Amino acid sequence: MNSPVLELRGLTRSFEQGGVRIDVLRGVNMAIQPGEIVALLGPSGSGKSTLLQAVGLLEGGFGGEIRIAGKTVDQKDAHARTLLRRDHLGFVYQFHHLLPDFDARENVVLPQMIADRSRAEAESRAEELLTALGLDHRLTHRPSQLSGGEQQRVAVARGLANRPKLVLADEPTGNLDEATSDKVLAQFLELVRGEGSAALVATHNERLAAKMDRVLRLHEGLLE
Ligand SMILES: Nc1ncnc2c1ncn2[C@@H]1O[C@H](COP(=O)(O)OP(=O)(O)OP(=O)(O)O)[C@@H](O)[C@H]1O
Repeated sequence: MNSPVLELRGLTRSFEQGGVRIDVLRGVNMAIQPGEIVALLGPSGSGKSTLLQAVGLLEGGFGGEIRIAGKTVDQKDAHARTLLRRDHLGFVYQFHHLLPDFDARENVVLPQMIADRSRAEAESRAEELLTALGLDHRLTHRPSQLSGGEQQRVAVARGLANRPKLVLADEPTGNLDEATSDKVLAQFLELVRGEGSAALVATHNERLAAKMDRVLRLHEGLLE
């Protein structure tokens, strides 16, 4: 049997602010299986972004255990964290964070070049993903020349470019109007399913969460 793409055991995260300690995550357990799309639902301040940041391995500072693709994350080994992130994780944020001076295709090519793909391979993959998202006529547009929904679809393509086992998405359609958000989320889910990736998608929107395979509810740093 395949191991889960993500396992959390007793995940905690606290911050110090003005001498006061805030326990944001208070012992979260979860397992996500390959190909499973899971909503992380919770009100503002419940700790969704904090959880995704911990799982995204950009920083240490958590308690408990994170296992990605069967490997336990060693907080003290920044290089090992970088490799786990590069080899297994993809990211889609609420605000697209596309590079403004590069066109849509280049924004999807760059993370693949960082992962040592050839330019030809990276360009073909970028075009495949952007076409699947209905952006084949926007390949050479820069972010400022794209609508909000188009920018977010480029961000989705970028997040999937390296065929991650697990996509971490933090309110991926949070800055779009309702109709555009529904459309982009439907395309995102279809593409992730087609690629066979798993996803953990933070949202405060019940209606969007209901479109995923499973809903986990975060309340004051604990799963209900
Ligand atoms: N670096 C930090 N230092 C201090 N407190 C922090 C830090 N990051 C997050 N917090 C606190 O942790 C709590 C949870 O924040 P988090 O952003 O994870 O919530 P969220 O569920 O993602 O909310 P939203 O839906 O509004 O993005 C908040 O009270 C926030 O102020």
